[in-house]
Amino acid sequence: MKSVFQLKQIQYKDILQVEHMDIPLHRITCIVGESGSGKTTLLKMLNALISPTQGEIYFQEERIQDMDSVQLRRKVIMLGQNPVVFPSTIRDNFHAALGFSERALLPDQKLEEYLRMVHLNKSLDQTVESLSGGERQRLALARVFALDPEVLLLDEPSSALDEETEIFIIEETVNYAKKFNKTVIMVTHSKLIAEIYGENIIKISKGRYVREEGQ
Ligand SMILES: Nc1ncnc2c1ncn2[C@@H]1O[C@H](COP(=O)(O)OP(=O)(O)OP(=O)(O)O)[C@@H](O)[C@H]1O
Repeated sequence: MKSVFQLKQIQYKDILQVEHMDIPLHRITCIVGESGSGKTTLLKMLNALISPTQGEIYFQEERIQDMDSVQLRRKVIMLGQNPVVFPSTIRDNFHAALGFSERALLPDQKLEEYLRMVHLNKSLDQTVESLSGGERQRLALARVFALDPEVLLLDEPSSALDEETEIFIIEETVNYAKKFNKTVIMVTHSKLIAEIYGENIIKISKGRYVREEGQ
């Protein structure tokens, strides 16, 4: 199976250590492990938000330390635990994200399509202040879809969100990935979620990569 990421002899401070890891292309990978084990740290290294203290990470055979991180982050996009939304309209939120990643702005019709994909039935003129926490999370997901990533990194939504929203976000992400042939790498504390959605499971324990399960 083709890899999208390869990690070799990775060390990040005294927080995370990975001897070797392959993450498959066009598959759903779940990263599981107890709180504080280093899951988010691993995810952040994959789009160069942090750099390993030692070792090498390859993205499709290119060393990410040699790549321009802005270019990398156009292809590998992370939806974090607490995504930032701008205090403006839904439309402005899409446009700001497209602008930051130096992409052409999209017509309203296209933006509305992305809102439908996350079942957010709101007008583009509505301000984000009027959205609930779960709706903001869905807007943030629609915004990631609009950026058309090759790899979507999904960190577990913050515990402030209800479980229903969390499952919804995961399901929509998986549907999107299957429809458009994308790679998804998601962090979850739930073994059950990993078993349901993960085609590949990576287990981190106390800062060490202990297991990978193919399904
Ligand atoms: N920049 C940093 N400097 C020092 N310690 C850090 C830094 N970032 C994370 N840590 C620590 O490294 C460990 C791993 O953190 P990480 O966020 O990767 O865990 P996690 O598995 O994602 O946890 P959770 O499931 O609770 O979100 C934790 O003990 C955390 O406190």
